[in-house]
Amino acid sequence: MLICKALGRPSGLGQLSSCRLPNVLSRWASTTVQTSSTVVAPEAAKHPLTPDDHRRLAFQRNIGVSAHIDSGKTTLTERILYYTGRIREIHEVRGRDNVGAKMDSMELEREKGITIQSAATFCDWETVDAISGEKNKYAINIIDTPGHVDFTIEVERALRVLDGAILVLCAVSGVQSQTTTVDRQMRRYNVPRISFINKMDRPGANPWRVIEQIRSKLRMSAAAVQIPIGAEDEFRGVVDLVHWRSIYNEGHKGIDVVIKNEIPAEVEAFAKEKRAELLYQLAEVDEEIGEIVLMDEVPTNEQLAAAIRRATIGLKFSPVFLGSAVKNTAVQPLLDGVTSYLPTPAESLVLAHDTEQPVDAPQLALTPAANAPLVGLAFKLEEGRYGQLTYMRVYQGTLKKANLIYNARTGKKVKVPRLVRMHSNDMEDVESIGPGEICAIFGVECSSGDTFTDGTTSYSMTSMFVPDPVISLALKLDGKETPNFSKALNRFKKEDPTFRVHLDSESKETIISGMGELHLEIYVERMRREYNVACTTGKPKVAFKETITKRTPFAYTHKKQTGGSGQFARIAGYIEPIEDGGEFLDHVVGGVIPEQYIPGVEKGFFIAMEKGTLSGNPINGVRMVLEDGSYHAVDSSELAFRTAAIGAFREIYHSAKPIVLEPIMKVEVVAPAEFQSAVIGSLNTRRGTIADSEVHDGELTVVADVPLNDMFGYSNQLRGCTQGKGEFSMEYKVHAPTIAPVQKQLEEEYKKTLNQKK
Ligand SMILES: Nc1nc2c(ncn2[C@@H]2O[C@H](COP(=O)(O)OP(=O)(O)OP(=O)(O)O)[C@@H](O)[C@H]2O)c(=O)[nH]1
Repeated sequence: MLICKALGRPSGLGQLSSCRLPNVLSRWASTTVQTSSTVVAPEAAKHPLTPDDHRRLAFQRNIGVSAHIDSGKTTLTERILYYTGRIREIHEVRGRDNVGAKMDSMELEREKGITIQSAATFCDWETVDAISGEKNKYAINIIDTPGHVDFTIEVERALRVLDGAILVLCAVSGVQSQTTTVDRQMRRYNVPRISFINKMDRPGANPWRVIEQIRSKLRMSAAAVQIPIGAEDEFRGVVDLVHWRSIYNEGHKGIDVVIKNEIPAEVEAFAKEKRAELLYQLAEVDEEIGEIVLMDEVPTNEQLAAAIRRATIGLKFSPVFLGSAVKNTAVQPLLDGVTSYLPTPAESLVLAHDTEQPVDAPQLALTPAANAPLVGLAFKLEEGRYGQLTYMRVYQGTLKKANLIYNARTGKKVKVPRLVRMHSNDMEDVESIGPGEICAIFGVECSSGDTFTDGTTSYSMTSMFVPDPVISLALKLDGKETPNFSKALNRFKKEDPTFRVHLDSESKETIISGMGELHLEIYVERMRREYNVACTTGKPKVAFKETITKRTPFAYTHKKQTGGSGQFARIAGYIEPIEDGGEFLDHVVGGVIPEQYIPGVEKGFFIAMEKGTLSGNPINGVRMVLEDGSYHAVDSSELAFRTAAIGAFREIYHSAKPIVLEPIMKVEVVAPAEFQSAVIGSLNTRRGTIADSEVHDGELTVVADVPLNDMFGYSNQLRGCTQGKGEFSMEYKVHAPTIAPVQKQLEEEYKKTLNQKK
């Protein structure tokens, strides 16, 4: 039995009994599971999965490759493409051949040797079943995601639409700060993962320490399903602990996989020890294996493989694979691991909301039947050589070329002019795409996160988690005003929800904000290269926010008499702090303010929220409740009520005890242990709160919460105090109240800019 990635009570969706299926399928006969707060989409009963659906889905995998920066994701994916026959030659990241990795298709990515955009690619992988000897061909969609925290939305996007993932770790560095972030994201979307400890060829490679870290730092039960044969330079293959055999790579770039049934004598005892450890770990999370171990029996290889699969898909366990991507060793067994242990699209619980039902109605579990009504999610937009490209995951039904599809958000219908399978920046035209698959369509106007249907249902998929921007930059055009400027900014905004643009009403400057300096720097550079727009940027500024701390009533009259018709609006109510965002509630009774003017009050409230009068930063976490007011038969208008709301808000804002919030970053520093006091000292001088400090094998890891405002220039300071041996990474944690002196300084600076304008 298979367990769905969203755990809960089993439902009767697995309709396998009526069809004959290949061995591999019947062994994994699936039971899809729903939670108590979901119901199955009504079409599931009308369109049960057919034997064809089962066959197709069983051999389909949608996986992501995620990790801390520089762990070797792109290098690994390049090997996967080579071994699956998608590319004829391997090109290295920052390779001497200057071609760059296939998946890093953007010029900037190749130059910098980092992945910026996640790329989707499709490949086939043929396996020989270790138990039955049966050959099976799997279709795998892979998304290579960036490791840099500034591009975190790309990781979010990918995980949203994937069924499983490979978490890549470095055999020397182990669990790093970004690994923890990726782990959190995988948990948020219930994505089961297998772990791949890469760089086994590096001096100091220690997979056992890394596995310990997965258990202790990520709090995930994990055990190796392989042990290495040879270490570091001598690393030449792995022992497969599940099927008890050894696996080596031979031929050009390790293309030939040589499987031997005997285990090298020098590692046999160790292999037995590690197989016992695997069993022990599984017994903790899997009942069937638990019972076998309790009875002092030995499970069959088949039972062991099935238990690993169950526990992995049940999010209780991560099987650990070992290898070296750069040395072309043990990548193919990892691919076998993807097909063996990661879920099929039928095993993922995918939820949608019926927009015709109340917001709090139970979510619907979609069914991956090819003949059910279409539901697909546009998860990524890209401006390609041939126009706008929209990446879509089809969850239910079939997407066909030339068919009409409906955007659930806008209600607009569009024709699908061209449908392709993506292979990084190359593509293959196809006529139709079934449920569980990922494709791209051309020429469809939409925003990232939009749901598409065939118009017969009113389903909408839930949206992604979008973090707040932490840094902003003022942009000034170098040359003359050009339409390309706004064109570029609009496109970037549509592509990337973490990239924001606004015009500062006082300075008249265009301000861009995002997740970090590199994030914004990339967009400025793309603007120059792709749109021929050169800009000068101001100094990066921390994205502060303001909020209020006290419930405060308002009563405000806006009255103006200028020649002809005047303006009149009176409103009363209160504002109060809330956790996040802005909220407007209309509690007016008896029509004291006619209905048509209420939207004006709401608009005015949100305009006022754009800029606080304390420090000039956006306001967050306020609810406005409108309770009373009055109007004038001739002089009232929506505009008058909008102006009244702005006036009311600004008048009482200071009485509501506003404060400034600043982004706090989770900073992780890694350095040789001898620099412990210097590193902790450096974080203390930057108002850091140390959350964790650990020394392991002579290496110090310190985790601290530090205001972003105090992080400028930290890399130089760290270099200086660790003789260049310290490294750090940071990610956004939360916006929190800043200290009084910083708030005072911001207030004064803002007053100065206002005075200069007078
Ligand atoms: N020794 C060793 N080096 C490796 C291995 N795999 C990758 N590398 C090197 O590690 C560096 C980073 O590799 P990438 O594949 O760019 O890593 P990435 O995780 O995709 O990096 P980002 O996309 O920037 O997050 C490159 O210099 C690779 O050559 C490996 O198995 N062994």
